[in-house]
Amino acid sequence: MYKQYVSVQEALEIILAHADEPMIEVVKLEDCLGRVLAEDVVADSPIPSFHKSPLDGYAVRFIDVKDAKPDQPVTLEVIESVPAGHVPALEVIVGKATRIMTGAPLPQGADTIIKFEDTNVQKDQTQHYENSSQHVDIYHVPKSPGNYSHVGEDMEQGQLIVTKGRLIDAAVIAVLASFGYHEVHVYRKPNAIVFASGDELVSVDQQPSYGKLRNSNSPSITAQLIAWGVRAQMGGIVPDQKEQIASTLLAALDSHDFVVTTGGVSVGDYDVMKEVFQAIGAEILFWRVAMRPGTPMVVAKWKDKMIFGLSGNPSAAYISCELFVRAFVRKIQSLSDVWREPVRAMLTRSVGKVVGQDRFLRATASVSREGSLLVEPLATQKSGILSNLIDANCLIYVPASKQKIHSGDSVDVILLHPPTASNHELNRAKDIPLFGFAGFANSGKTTLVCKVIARLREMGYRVASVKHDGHSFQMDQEGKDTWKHRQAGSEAVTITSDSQLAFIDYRKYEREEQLKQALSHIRDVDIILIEGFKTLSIPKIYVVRNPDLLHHAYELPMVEAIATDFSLEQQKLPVYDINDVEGLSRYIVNRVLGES
Ligand SMILES: Nc1nc2c(c(=O)[nH]1)N[C@H]1C(S)=C(S)[C@@H](COP(=O)(O)OP(=O)(O)OC[C@H]3O[C@@H](n4cnc5c(N)ncnc54)[C@H](O)[C@@H]3O)O[C@H]1N2
Ligand code: MOO
Repeated sequence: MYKQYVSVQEALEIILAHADEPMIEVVKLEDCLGRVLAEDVVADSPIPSFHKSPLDGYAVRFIDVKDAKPDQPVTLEVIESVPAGHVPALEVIVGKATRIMTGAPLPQGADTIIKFEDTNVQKDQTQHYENSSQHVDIYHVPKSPGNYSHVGEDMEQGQLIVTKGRLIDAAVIAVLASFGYHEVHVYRKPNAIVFASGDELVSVDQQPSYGKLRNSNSPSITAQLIAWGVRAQMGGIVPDQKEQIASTLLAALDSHDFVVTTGGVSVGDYDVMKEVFQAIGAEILFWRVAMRPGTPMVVAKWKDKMIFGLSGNPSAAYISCELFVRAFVRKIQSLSDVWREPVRAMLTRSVGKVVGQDRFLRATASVSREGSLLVEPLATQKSGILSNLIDANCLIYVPASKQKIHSGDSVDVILLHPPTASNHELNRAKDIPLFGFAGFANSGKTTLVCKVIARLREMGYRVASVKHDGHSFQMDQEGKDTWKHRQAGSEAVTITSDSQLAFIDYRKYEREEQLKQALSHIRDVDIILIEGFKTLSIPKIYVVRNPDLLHHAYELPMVEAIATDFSLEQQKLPVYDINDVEGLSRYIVNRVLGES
């Protein structure tokens, strides 16, 4: 009996265990772009192979020119001119110089190149120096000799330059060309065919009648495979009819390294894919992965060929393909990083989780102006929804154990494409959860923050806080030593003792940079409470005691709850009494520390 409901990790391990070593073939250099290198490239000669000039100028002896200055030039006699590709005939001896072009070999005796801009030729320029006595004035010299390209400066003889398993791009091609690889050993491209199953499907060029739809999976899966280096072809639509699928598959398996199908892998009356795989003698490696989307996936092996039966739901098929088929495809091409390592990103919107399975949420990752990675889950996560794949450049991985992920959380993200630039402004320097209290003057937010700090302390949490002051506060005292440092011109004064440390930075920062700077000094606490900074994107409680200001709760970014002392009609946001320190503290703990 085959395995059912394997974990994501197990599914990956099983698939990779069946990914065989690739074969090697030889292709011409001009055909190797995008292929995978099957041999190590070791420098069989140094590059450059001769000392060469990196400038258009004069090759000289440093000792002759070292004292040259703009008002005291040194004059040398020019003995010859060497273009690139030509060999110098004469040695540079005392008082002589060779006119030299970029890329030309350094003449004997010379150890320094003076660029044209630092020289002045005294006579008419001529190509023939043997009988003329042309001179050059040198006005400026480098600090030391040796400003030419040395033998092996770029690549030393015997050095390993590119390792096998590397995807060949233009840079690798430059190296291959430099060492004379007019033919290159590469791993053979795997070939594959993609079928779609379902009586409801019509091909792309047809008009679907009621109840039917166009087959979008085959083109998209084929495109994914091609992008990963597979010679993939679309095998068309097969009806939900066992014998027909079986014969189609057998013919396809014969001439392809692996086969991908979509649809027919769930528990419906016409979900026949698994049975067909068994009927043609394939071994089912597993059926169903404990993840969403993409639960109903069946992976089988027929002789030495793999069959991936992906879900019919377009985004489930796309995501399973991105994760599992891609890993397989990379392994059989000997590429590394078969599984994209997740990176951490800050979630900008909370999401609840409806299933007790690992989830991969379609999302948009972006880099904030300060360089933090942010991630925004897309509005709908239904596996039948195709359109939001357009905006999904990443998947948020939410392990089965998490019930909800909250905005401000640090989450695992699998990047499918590079993140976009973001207009989000906050950069959290550390992974400590932040929670804010925002309000206008006299809202009572300081009193509330202090009570919450005290309560969180009682609950055993280590708390740090950051306060934004709308005015210019005074930390320094006139006449004290830190004040004297400041007066002397120090831009940031730090004072420490065995019991405390204070850092006073006198530079002006934009609002979000102020918070970033403040956060960069905090570590080893469980939570950081932020008072003020109401316009920044951090999860926050809006504190309000003036009904006229209530509307800001819905205008400021990331307000999650309201704390007030007046009674309110039904609100979209949860409302707490401003004195309900226990309730508010529990909310914060629950919310950002994931505990209750
Ligand atoms: N009783 C249950 N029903 C379902 C379960 C379950 O656990 N119990 N799982 C659901 C989940 S989750 C998924 S995902 C789907 C997967 O079903 P199949 O993989 O068998 O796929 P189909 O039923 O063939 O199709 C699903 C859906 O996708 C459309 N589709 C199919 N192929 C294509 C294509 N080539 N291009 C575009 N769209 C396609 C198809 O019309 C369906 O709407 O099962 C749930 N059911
Ligand atoms: O496993 Mo299915 O792909 O979520 O709908």
